[in-house]
Amino acid sequence: MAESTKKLKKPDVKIVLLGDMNVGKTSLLHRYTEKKFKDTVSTVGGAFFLKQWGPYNISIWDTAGREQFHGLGSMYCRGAAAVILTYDMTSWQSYIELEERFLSLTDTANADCIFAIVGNKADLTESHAQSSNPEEVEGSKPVRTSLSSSASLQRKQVNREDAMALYGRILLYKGLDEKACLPAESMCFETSAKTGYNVDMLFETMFDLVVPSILKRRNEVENSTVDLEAPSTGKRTQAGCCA
Ligand SMILES: Nc1nc2c(ncn2[C@@H]2O[C@H](COP(=O)(O)OP(=O)(O)OP(=O)(O)O)[C@@H](O)[C@H]2O)c(=O)[nH]1
Ligand SMILES: [Mg+2]
Repeated sequence: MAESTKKLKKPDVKIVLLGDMNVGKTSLLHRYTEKKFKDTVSTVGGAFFLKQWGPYNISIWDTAGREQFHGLGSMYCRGAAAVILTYDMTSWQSYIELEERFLSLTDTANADCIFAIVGNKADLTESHAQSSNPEEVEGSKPVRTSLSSSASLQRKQVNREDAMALYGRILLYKGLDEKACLPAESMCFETSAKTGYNVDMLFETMFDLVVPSILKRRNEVENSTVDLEAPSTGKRTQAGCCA
C-alpha cells in the first residue's frame, strides 16, 4: 500500500471517481497508489485512499459503477472538491452513461467542484498503439512491450472531442461560465491503467487543482471563528441571549 495510506489522517479535501462498472476506476487508483495493474473485483459500495500531497491530505473515493449501488453515488459526492468522470474508450455506452446516470449524482458536490473526464483503456485502442511513443508512457519507462497485442486491439469508440463536448455540457448543466472555468483541453484525459499511460499525470493534476479549494475552506473557517476572549457588544438578557 502507498506510504500515504499507512496512517489514517483527516482528509482536507475529497476527490471522487465516478463511472460505469468495468471502466477501470479501481484499476486507475491501484495503478496510481501501487504502481501496478492487478486483478480487480467489481467494487461494492465505495472505498477511499488517502494521499498526502505536500502538507495536505486528499481522500480519493473509488465508487461502484454497478447499477445496484447507484443510490450511494450522491452520498459519496457530498462535499467533493473534484469529480473524475471515467469512461472506457472502447465503449460508447460507458460514455453515454456519464451524462445519463452519473452527472446528477454530483449535485451534492461543492459548488466550485472541478470536473475531469477520463477515457480509460487507451492500450486497447488501435489509434493509441499507432501513435504511442514508449518514452511518453509512464515518464521515462518504456512499456511498449506491455501494450496489447495487435490481435486484441479494438476500435476507439469515444474520441477526445466527444469528451471535450461532454465537458462543455457539464459546465452548462452546472450553470458555469466556460470562460471562467478550466479549459476542456486540460480537463479531458486519456489513460491506461494497464500501462500507466497518463495515470500519474491525471491524479497529480487533480491534486494541484484542489489545493485552492482547501485554502479557501480553511480561510472561511478562520473567518467564521468566534473569538470568545473578545468583549461582547450586545447586552446580556436574563436568558443569556444578546438583545
Ligand atoms: N486493457 C485494459 N484493461 C483495463 C484497464 N483498466 C481496467 N481494465 C480491466 O477492466 C476490468 C474492470 O476494471 P475495474 O478497475 O475493476 O473497473 P471499475 O470501474 O472499478 O468497475 P466497478 O468497480 O464495477 O465499478 C478489469 O478486468 C480490469 O483488468 C486498462 O487500462 N486497460
Ligand atoms: Mg471498481
